[in-house]
This record gives sequence, structure tokens and C-alpha cells, in this order.
Amino acid sequence: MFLVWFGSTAHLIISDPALIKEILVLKSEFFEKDEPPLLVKRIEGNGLLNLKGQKWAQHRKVIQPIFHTENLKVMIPMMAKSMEEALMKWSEKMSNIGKVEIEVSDWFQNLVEDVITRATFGSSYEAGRAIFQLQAEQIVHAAEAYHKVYIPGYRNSEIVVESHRRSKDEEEGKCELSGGVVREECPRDLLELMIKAADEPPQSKESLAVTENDIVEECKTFFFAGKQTTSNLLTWTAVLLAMHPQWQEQAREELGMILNESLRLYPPAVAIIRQAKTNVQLGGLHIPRGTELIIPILAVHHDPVLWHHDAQEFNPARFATGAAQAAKHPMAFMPFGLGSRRCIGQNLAVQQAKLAIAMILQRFSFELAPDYAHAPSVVMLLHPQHGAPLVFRKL
Ligand code: HEM
Repeated sequence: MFLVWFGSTAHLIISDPALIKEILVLKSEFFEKDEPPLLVKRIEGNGLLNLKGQKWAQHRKVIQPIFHTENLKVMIPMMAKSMEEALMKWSEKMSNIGKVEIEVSDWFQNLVEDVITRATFGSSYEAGRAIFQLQAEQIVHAAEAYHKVYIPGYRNSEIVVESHRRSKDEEEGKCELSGGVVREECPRDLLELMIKAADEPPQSKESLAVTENDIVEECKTFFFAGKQTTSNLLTWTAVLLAMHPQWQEQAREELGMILNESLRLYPPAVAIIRQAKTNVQLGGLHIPRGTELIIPILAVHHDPVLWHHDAQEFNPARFATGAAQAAKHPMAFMPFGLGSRRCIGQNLAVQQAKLAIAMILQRFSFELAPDYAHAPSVVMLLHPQHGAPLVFRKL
């Protein structure tokens, strides 16, 4: 446990998994996220990521089932189509010399953006794309200028929800769920699933309704929370496989442990922050109300006490018997957080990463480009400072 000062605020850094479990799981009701500034909410969406208290609990209850693997499976053909189209372009480029150099970090960002847009908006893809493009521009503007940004046209997102609702209503009858199984011909997307879930009558008088505006905010949150994180996972996994080509062969058989090892070494979200809502005991220490706590995911994932002498090495085999057994403490691996606020998009991110890497491995072998410079750097998330140029060859 360390105490660090950021400006005038003291932060406790907690890297012991037993204490992390107390904060995020066992005593989570005593800790909460900080209130984000209005500008942050506007950019990230005032959805799950930024909500607190009863409103967060209500949204989480409505949205969690949507990310169930059965719902996400239906999106695989659409994801594969995005990927297929993008990879065709590589094949065309390499027809003369048999190889092609791609800067994968930009490339994966575009791919993930396309897939998240399709997964969220489905048949309203074009309208959704326009909204997400505005959001992407807003993120860039906000990083450049530290003042309030308002982009005209942004409110159009509510119109998209309304027209999506209408077009889905028109299809009703064709799209019944049978025994909980979604029929293939039904265009299913996160927006449609959210509209359906929000339309369910509230279970109790205390339940707050999830409004159209709330749904818009959640869509913005998915885009913000899902785009860079998932594309960073894909980038680091591709870089690691380029550095260790012997694992490319094995990855064609079993990708799960390779993705886990990539998430351990290069967790896209490097830390989790909480604030004590009240005075609380933690591992024999008295933590006063208002104390800021940092859980340094990146440092925990590299701790040799937890991960043995080869903690810095790429060794997917450590996950051979599952994530809970990979380290000395079952809570030492937490790329998606832990407890009730753990990442809601985990299944979507892993499904997308498995599909994308598997489709690349089916067609190509790859290595680092001669000008690749290894420089992991944190700008909110963990990303390659000088990009990730890789050379791909047809199998
Ligand atoms: C590799 C990809 C991803 C990583 C590493 C990641 C990581 C995380 C982490 C560490 C948290 C917990 C934050 C905390 O406890 O303070 C989180 C929360 C969240 N993530 Fe992800 N995420 C990923 C992909 C996604 C995707 C694809 C989506 C949505 C489509 C998403 C949506 C969210 C949301 C909405 C939350 C807030 C959940 C809540 O507070 O109830 N994430 N993510």
C-alpha cells in the first residue's frame, strides 16, 4: 500500500489482491466512483460508466442480460462480414510481392469502430455511424482543447432511437424469441435489445424507468468504453504474436489463454479508481471518508510475487488451467475489473477479439516490421506510442 499525492489530493495505491477484493467485491457498498465533470459525461455518455447509486443499479439490471453470450453470438456473422471485407483489402494489396505492411493499431481502431457501430445500431447502421463519428470527433477535440464542446447534430441520436423503435415495431411478429433462443433472421442489435428491456414494466414502484435519453447515453458509453479498449487488446495481441511466432501456430488451436496473457501484460485499462463513501476499515487500516484509492491493474499484473519469476515474460501457458489458477491469488487477474461494476462489455470484447485474431491467423503469418519500436505508453489507456507496424504474409 502506498500513499501518493496528485496535486493537493492524496491517493492510496492498493496492490494487494486481498484488499482489492475487499474494495471491489466484499465491501463495494462503501466505495464509489468519483463524480465525473459535465464535459466528461458529455463525451463518454452519462451511462453505466459514469452513473452512481440507484440509477446505476437500475441501468445495470436492465443492460447486463443484453450482453449475455447467447445474444452476442447472433452478432458473429455481422462481425465476420466487417472483418472479411477489411481483410480482402490486405490480400489485394499483397498480390504482387506476397507481403504487406499494416499499421495495426489504427487499422484495429477502424475495425472495432465499425463492429461496435453495427453491434449497437444494426439496421440503423448509417445513422448510428454518423452519431459515433461526431462522438469520435468530440473525443479528439476535447483532448485538444480543455473547454466545453458542443457539437450541433448530436441530439439527432434520440431521433435514431425513435426511428429504430418504430422499424422494430413494424417487424414485430416476425421476430419472436423461441424458448429464449433468438432466430437467425431477426436483426438483433444492442439498441433493439435495450429498447425491449427498457419497455418491460418496472418490477417495483421504486424502480426508475430507463428513458429514451438514457438509452442514447448508454449507446455513447458503449462506443467510448468499447472502442479503444478492444482495439488496444487486438493490437497488443497481434504484437505479442508477431514477437513470438511459435505461438501463432498454437493460437490457431487455442486463443483464450493467449488473449488472457495479452490482457495481463498489456491491460488496456491500467487502473481503477474509487473513493471511500464513508469511514471504513480495510486490512486493519482506518480509511477516512473521501480517501481516493487507486487499484493499479498494470502493476498487479506484473508483480513477480503473484506471477512468479517470469512475470515479465509472455507465457500464455500460465493460463492453461484457467484464470483463477494462473497466479498465486485468484483475484490477481482483473483486466475487466471485479465485482458488481466489472466491465459489462467483456463478452463482446473477447468475442470480437477471438474472431478478429482467428480470421487473421487463418489467412496470414506475421512479424514485426523493421521500424517497429516497442513503447507501451499510457494516455488514459495503454497503447503503443509509435504505433504497431507489422508485416503480413499469405499462408
Ligand atoms: C478489452 C476490452 C475492454 C477492457 C479491457 C475493459 C475494461 C473495463 C474495466 C477495467 C472496467 C471497470 C471500471 C471500474 O471498475 O471502475 C470496465 C467497465 C465498463 N466497461 Fe469495459 N472494457 C473493455 C471493453 C468494453 C466494451 C466492448 C464495452 C461496451 C460495449 C464496455 C463497456 C463498459 C461499461 C459500460 C463499463 C461500466 C460498467 C459499470 O460501471 O457498471 N467495455 N471496463
